[in-house]
Amino acid sequence: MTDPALEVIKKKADEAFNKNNFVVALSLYTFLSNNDSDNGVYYLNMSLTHLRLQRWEDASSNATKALELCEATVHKAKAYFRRCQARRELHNLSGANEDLEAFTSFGGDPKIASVEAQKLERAHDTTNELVPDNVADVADFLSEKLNLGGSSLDSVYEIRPTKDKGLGAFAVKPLRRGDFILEETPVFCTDSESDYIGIPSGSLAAKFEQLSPTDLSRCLSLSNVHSGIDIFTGIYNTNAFGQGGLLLEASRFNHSCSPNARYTYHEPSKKERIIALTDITEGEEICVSYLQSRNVYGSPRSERRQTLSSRFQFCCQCPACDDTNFEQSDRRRRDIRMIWESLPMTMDGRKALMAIVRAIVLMREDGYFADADDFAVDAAALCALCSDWESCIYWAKFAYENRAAEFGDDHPHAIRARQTLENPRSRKYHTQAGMGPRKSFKDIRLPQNLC
Ligand SMILES: C[S@@+](CC[C@H](N)C(=O)[O-])C[C@H]1O[C@@H](n2cnc3c(N)ncnc32)[C@H](O)[C@@H]1O
Repeated sequence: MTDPALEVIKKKADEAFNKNNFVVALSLYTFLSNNDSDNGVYYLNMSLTHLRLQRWEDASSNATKALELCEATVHKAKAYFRRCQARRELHNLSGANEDLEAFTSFGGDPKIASVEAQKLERAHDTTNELVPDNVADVADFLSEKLNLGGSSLDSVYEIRPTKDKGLGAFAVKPLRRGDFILEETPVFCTDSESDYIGIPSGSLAAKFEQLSPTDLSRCLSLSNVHSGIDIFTGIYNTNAFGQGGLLLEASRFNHSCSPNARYTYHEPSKKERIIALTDITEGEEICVSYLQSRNVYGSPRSERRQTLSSRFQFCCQCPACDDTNFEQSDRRRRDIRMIWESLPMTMDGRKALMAIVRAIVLMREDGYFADADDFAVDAAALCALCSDWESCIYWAKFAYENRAAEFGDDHPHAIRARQTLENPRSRKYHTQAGMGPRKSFKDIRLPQNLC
């Protein structure tokens, strides 16, 4: 069965062509021919588009391919005519004349044939000067013209091929924890987080249909690891970012279970952000985690691999998944999960705080530099419960500083943490503030190097 996405793409390709946006039209026709290679009409369309772009060699070879695939007389006539024009420009005049004859014999309009015959006559009379052809490979040509996977001049990263993960993002200068790597407006958002995967293909097709031909062609250049489902769903499921929807640049960042960056959606600006979690050296690959926090710091390799392979079809080889490290990493992550799950407010405060310290130390030992703020928020609440305001402020400060670094100072998570820090006694922020027995936890602190 033909993928219904192809129909939408064909409409957008024709729209781009009719608006003289030939580079985008070519990109879309090329995508169509790669995904429906027996359909000669796409080659006819590509041949005409190459003519408009003065790419004579490609115009000629696409017309030849159309002649192989098309059966209808009218398509054959068009293919001969396009190849005739290309051959004329390439100074293959005998070939051009043969094509013109074939055009007529397949029912081509005699008036058009006569105008072309005059052009061929003139071409005989002119010098042998060759009209230069742009011989760049179509993929290179399109990628240069469409700036696919590129980044702006002042960007702190570049997109380029990795050894074994397709394209990836690499730092072009040293970065510090908290540095912004990118902010990007999605090409479209889906309505809620639950649409992340399994969105009905009809409503997804409607989102793609609303895109401009240029945005559509950029979306189609994204990775698609899902065969057997329609193209739009495949692209969406390979690349979509939760609330952030579909993004063109952020989608090029690969995954690590010990990421050196994180992505987060900033609702007020409606932009997806990628922010450095660690210092990053120039040339280092920048990776984010595709898994939700709890599933990355709280799951062993086998669970993470299962999720990653079903959704993204790869087997992670990051430092936490590496064969030599993973058992130790799994022990740490299981412990962290146990601590997280054993953290209700009713638990003995002292024990809970010591467990939180241990969880944060384990996370850092395991090369996981996100989400310590969630533990610190619980720690602050525990201290507030027991009216230890000094300790409460200590943990609230840690939570705020980490949220500001990981999400940006203006992110609602960071703003909330700052308000808590400024008003630790308010029940608006710590609902059980002062309601427990008075205790002191001043002796329970993180090691100096983690603060
Ligand atoms: C959102 S895309 C990332 C960019 C992609 N590499 C590209 O060329 O456009 C997700 C796909 O990248 C590849 N990928 C991401 N992280 C990877 C990793 N750690 N190891 C192997 N492949 C990975 C997988 O094919 C995955 O389905």
